[in-house]
Amino acid sequence: MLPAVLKLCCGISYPHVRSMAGLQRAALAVFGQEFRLLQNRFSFPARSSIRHTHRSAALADEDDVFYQKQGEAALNEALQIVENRDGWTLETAEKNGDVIYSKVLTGNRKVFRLEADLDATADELHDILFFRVEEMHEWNPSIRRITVLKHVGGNTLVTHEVSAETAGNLIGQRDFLSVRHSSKSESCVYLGGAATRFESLPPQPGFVRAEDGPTCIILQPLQDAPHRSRFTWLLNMDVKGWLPQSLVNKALPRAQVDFTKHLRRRLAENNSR
Ligand SMILES: CC(C)CCC[C@@H](C)[C@H]1CC[C@H]2[C@@H]3CC=C4C[C@@H](O)CC[C@]4(C)[C@H]3CC[C@]12C
Repeated sequence: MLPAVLKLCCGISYPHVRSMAGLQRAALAVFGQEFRLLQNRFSFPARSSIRHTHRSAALADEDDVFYQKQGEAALNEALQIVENRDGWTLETAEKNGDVIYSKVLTGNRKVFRLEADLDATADELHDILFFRVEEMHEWNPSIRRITVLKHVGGNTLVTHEVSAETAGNLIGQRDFLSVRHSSKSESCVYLGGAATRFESLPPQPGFVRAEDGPTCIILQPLQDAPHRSRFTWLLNMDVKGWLPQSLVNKALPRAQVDFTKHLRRRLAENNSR
């Protein structure tokens, strides 16, 4: 009941929100976030897992096939978005040559494509970004923790990702439940991902469950420098909650720039070891 009433209030005030000044909007955003957390608390936990305690092996295999297919589909969809060269606009160009392009997809979702050249081979990056994904919080302060919940074959994972608190905490902590899939062709490595479901991990109280994907990373050796790679990352994220779109559209490319900065530091450490 309470969430319904709050939702109604937010709905009524929406036209006013559009005409608000920045600071007021930010304050409202934080309120919205709180509201969302409250809502989570109301709808949690309810779900029982008793039904699943006597699962047969056949059912487990069915799950494996489901995640495998979902991972592959996410990668393919994301690659199609990246490979379609129409409609991208330059968002930022960093001094070091990194660029971010953005594009608005049908349904009004804004996605970001970062391109950066890194001092590592595609295999090294595959290792850091996929096989050792649970170590990511050690070198990336934007991430609180990543847990692999399930391995399917050698190339598909179900992961739970928790973002770190941000300075000022304007965008509150998010958690993601994703399927991650990797594939290799000739010399390129492709990493794909998308939001998924996992019975024993419904949205957590205190977190906003965001949705990642379909998203992908392409790791491609540079022709004139085989020990370096072109890193192409499609960020396609629904951060959920009640944040103003303008704030989100600024935070996302910034998150990409930060991610790349920390990844470079991680690689430099590797190279000096
Ligand atoms: C702006 C706020 C809400 C979010 C900031 C945190 C973002 C940048 C974090 C949270 C979870 C993170 C993802 C977690 C796991 C993976 C899988 C890995 O194979 C490539 C990187 C990738 C895809 C991360 C990219 C950065 C990421 C999306």
